[in-house]
Amino acid sequence: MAETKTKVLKFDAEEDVAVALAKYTAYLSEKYIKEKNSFSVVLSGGTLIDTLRKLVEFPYKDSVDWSKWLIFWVDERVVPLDHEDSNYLLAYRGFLSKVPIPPSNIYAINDKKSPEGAADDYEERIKNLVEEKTLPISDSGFPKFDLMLLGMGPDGHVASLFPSHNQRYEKKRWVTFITDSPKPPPPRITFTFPVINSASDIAMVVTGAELADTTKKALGNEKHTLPPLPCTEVSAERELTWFLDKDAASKL
Ligand SMILES: O=C(O)[C@H](O)[C@@H](O)[C@H](O)[C@H](O)COP(=O)(O)O
Repeated sequence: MAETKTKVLKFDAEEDVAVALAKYTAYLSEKYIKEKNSFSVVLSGGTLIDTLRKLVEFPYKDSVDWSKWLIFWVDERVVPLDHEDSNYLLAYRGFLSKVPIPPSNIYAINDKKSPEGAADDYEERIKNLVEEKTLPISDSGFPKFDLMLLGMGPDGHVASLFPSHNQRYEKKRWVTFITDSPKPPPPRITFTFPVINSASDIAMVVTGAELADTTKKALGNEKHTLPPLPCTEVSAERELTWFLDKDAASKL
C-alpha cells in the first residue's frame, strides 16, 4: 500500500468550507465515474450534511451524474429511519431528497433490528455488493469505498468509534455496533477502522471553535495522547483531506 497523502486545507469561514467540499466531491464524482462507472459515497451524521449543502445547488445539481452514485453511512443511530435522530433522515432532508440518486442505490440500515442485528445485516449487504462486484475489495480484504465524508467529535471520535470503547480496535468485522455511545443516542452501528482506512479518498470535515483543541491534538506538533485519538488513526488509500474553517484551525 502506498503511503497515504494527507492534505490540510484551511478556510476563512464555514461557508468557504462548504463551497470547497462541494467542488471536491463533484471532482471526485467525475473522476471515479470515468474510471469505474460508479461513485460510492459514505456519509456521516452531525454537521456534515449541512456542510454538503452547496452540492445540491447550481452547478453541481445538474452537472453531477447522480445516477451513478451509491450511498452508505459510516455510522447510523439504531432508531427508525423516520426518527429525528436518524442519520438517514438527516441526509434525506438535507441532501438525498434534492438530487436524483436512484432509491435502490441508497443503502440505509435495517431499522427493524437490534444494534447487533443491524450491524450484521449491513455487513452482509455490503458483502453481497462485493460478491456481485458492485463494490471493489481492497488488497487487505475490506470493501473499498471511493469517498468517505467524516466528521470529528470533541473527544476525537470519528464514525461511532469512541476513544474509550473497544470497537475502535476491531480488526476483522466490517460493521460493528455500540449500545452505550457517549454521544446520544446510545445504540449505533459503525464501520470499523479497517473499512474506513480502505477507502480511496477521505474528507475530514471539521468546523467550529469547539473543535479547535481536538484539531490541535490531531494535527499539531504536540505528541499524540495515548491511546491515540480515533481521529488520528484515519488514513486513506489515496488521499486524506482535512477541511477546516478558521475557528477549528485557530489553535494550530
Ligand atoms: O452519527 C453521528 O453522530 C456522526 O456520524 C458522528 O460520527 C459525527 O460525524 C461526529 O460526532 C461529528 O459530529 P458534528 O459534525 O456534529 O460535530
